Amino acid sequence: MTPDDTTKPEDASAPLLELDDVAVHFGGVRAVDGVSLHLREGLIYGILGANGSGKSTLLGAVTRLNPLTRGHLRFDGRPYENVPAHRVAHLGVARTFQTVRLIDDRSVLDNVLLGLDTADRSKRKHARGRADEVMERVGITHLQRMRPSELSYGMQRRTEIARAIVGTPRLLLLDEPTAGMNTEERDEISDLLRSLQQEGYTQLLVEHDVQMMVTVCDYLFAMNFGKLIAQGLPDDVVADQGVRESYLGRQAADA
Ligand SMILES: Nc1ncnc2c1ncn2[C@@H]1O[C@H](COP(=O)(O)OP(=O)(O)OP(=O)(O)O)[C@@H](O)[C@H]1O
Repeated sequence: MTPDDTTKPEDASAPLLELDDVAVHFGGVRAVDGVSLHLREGLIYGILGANGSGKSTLLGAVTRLNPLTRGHLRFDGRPYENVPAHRVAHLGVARTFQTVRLIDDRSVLDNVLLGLDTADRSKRKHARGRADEVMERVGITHLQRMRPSELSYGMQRRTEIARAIVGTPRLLLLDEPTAGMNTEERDEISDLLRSLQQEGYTQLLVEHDVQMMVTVCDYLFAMNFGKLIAQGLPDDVVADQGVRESYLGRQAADA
């Protein structure tokens, strides 16, 4: 499939997220350069691409951390390219980062509660109960009094996911959620993401583990030099000639 024949979702429901000709340039670096895509509610989407192809910058554009050079963003049909980054959580968008970003002089529980700092008062009122719920959900309840540095890397990543979902976002952006994990931990995170999908979380993942992306995602995008070069069903995207040449071939060559 090419971007042209799949930019519209197949059904008539409005996309949860729409990017229209989004570009983020850093001086002369065209990190993201004219990306248009639609995400439908309830699916898991993935972005594949070589190092430096613009994947994290695109997530930064969606969360408004990276100012747009041009283009438009819509969430649930409403434009939000002028909404400041600190208000994006209120729209229902949450994110984890490529490197673990937990506060080490606070407990795991406190780190999870930080995910509700910018939430509406109604959500904050039930903060402790909700934090208990999500810690149970991601399997870190028994670690809640510990400091992040006392946790394994896999458990730190789970803590980040708990912090991201504690505010019940509608869209969860995950930047390399299994980076640095062993196979067992990767499989566990894959299972966790799929079970979060059953609970209604729409997800957009950036990940270098192609096998995991094919297994977990319903739909893949591939980027190269800031542009979308393919999108479609995971098996089709990894079989795409351009994707193989720009990314998968390079991965094999680097192996
Ligand atoms: N704040 C910044 N200032 C200048 N250039 C940047 C900035 N952030 C990213 N870039 C550049 O933009 C390009 C895209 O980077 P980005 O991190 O989005 O790629 P990526 O696909 O996420 O890579 P990786 O897989 O290594 O994480 C790279 O050339 C990078 O050096």
